[in-house]
Amino acid sequence: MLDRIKPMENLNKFYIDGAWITPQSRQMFAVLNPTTEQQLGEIVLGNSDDVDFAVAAANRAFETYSRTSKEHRLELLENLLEVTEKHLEELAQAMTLEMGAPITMSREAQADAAVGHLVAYIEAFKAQHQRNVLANADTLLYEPIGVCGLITPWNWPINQIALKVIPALATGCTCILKPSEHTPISATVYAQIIHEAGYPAGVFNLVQGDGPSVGSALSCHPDVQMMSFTGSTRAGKAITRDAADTVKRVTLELGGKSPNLVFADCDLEARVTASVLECFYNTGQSCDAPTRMLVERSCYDQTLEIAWRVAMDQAVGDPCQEGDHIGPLFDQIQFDRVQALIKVGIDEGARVLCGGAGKPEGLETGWFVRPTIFVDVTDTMRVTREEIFGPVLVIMPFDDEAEAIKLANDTSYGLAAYLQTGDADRAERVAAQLKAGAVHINGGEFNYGSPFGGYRQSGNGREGGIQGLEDYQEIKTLHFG
Ligand SMILES: NC(=O)c1ccc[n+]([C@@H]2O[C@H](COP(=O)([O-])OP(=O)(O)OC[C@H]3O[C@@H](n4cnc5c(N)ncnc54)[C@H](O)[C@@H]3O)[C@@H](O)[C@H]2O)c1
Repeated sequence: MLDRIKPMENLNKFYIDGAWITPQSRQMFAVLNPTTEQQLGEIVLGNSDDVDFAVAAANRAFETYSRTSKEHRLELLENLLEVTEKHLEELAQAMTLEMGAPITMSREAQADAAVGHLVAYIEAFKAQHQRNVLANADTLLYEPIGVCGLITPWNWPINQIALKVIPALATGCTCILKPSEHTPISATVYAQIIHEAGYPAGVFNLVQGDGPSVGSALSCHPDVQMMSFTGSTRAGKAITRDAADTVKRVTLELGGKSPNLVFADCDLEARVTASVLECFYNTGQSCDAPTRMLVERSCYDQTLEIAWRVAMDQAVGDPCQEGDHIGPLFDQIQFDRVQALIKVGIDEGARVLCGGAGKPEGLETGWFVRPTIFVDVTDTMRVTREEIFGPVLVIMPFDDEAEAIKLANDTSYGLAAYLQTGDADRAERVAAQLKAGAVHINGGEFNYGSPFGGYRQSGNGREGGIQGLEDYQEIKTLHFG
């Protein structure tokens, strides 16, 4: 009989130096269920004393853990894989409760990421040479950078935790994780998984808290060598400023407003259907969602018909029920933000094809929103330029390939781009000109093990693959006499 993890028992504690401890701070924060709006529990928002305590533990552990062999760390990662697989259901249930991911997608995508990224990172770590001899006979050593501060958001909680914690542990770094204060339950489950996998005390530490307290204390800390952050561009800039005085490495995965170029020569019915569903997936709370659809004018009207049908069929409902419906937004803050931007779109003169402000009928409790499509938008409207982070799609026409590329790149972001065309030469030609860290062609999906990250204000650094490991490493050059 499997021992289930009971995260609520440790929700108001921090995992530091291998044990669940009572925090120094006494500031409490209510964790809410976005479906019922009821309180699930409380966490303590840590303070700088809690951060100092965790950093000291990570610093002590680094002395020995950083010198362990690659084989030893691979063995620990294999243990982690075995334990993670045992506890996937607890991870999935935690995310359904705390951020409203429908249970089917919570199992198949949100929790699955803990295993998918781990398997891919084990392969990347096996393939990486920690010692390389150059043609000039100098030797490069890849060494762990040190104590890492890891700050994650609420929208793909375990995906982001796995993308940061696993490369830190693989490369011999020690770390302090500060998950989003809105999704502390899945992070507590994950900490218990790491404990069960047998990691030495102090290698992984969990401090709950908000950005201005724990997040900033980590970013400023002189004994933290690197910050890895996923979240808004606003917070990414704040972390970069906080980290400047200690000149630590900062890697950022930020927001996006990803364009989706639809050419008339694609399989229009299939590609538009999939594109609309992808925009609404996770209730639109994905940084790389295809939120800006640019459509060749000759197939614009037909595209709107297909998009309308798909959006009208998009079910919204209780995330505890199995199925492919979408759930609520994660919090009242996000609900208010999405409602405000829908109103902005209407005021700016964008035409509402379907959806609009307010809640879907019958879902008055919970932060549910109506899947919404704005059409005939212009490039200067706020709904076209700003990340809405809800199930809101904007659609605009273009006349030729050059205009499509110009519109696609007319954004401060550059995380992902999407391309629908039946012409393979065009796909290569256009993809080469898009300023984005990933281009998805005709439904090509992200695969675990590939690097993920953005151009421009969508961030720097790459998570996943050997590139993801290198972010946590220093390169030392040996010059032999
Ligand atoms: N590029 C990616 O891989 C990726 C993935 C997921 C989410 N995101 C982005 O994240 C955003 C949504 O997440 P959010 O609303 O939680 O964003 P957020 O930036 O407010 O919060 C993210 C994390 O940063 C912390 N934080 C906030 N202010 C901070 C500060 N000043 N110093 C240190 N830490 C701070 C929060 O406590 C939380 O843990 C969206 O913009 C989305 O596009 C990007």
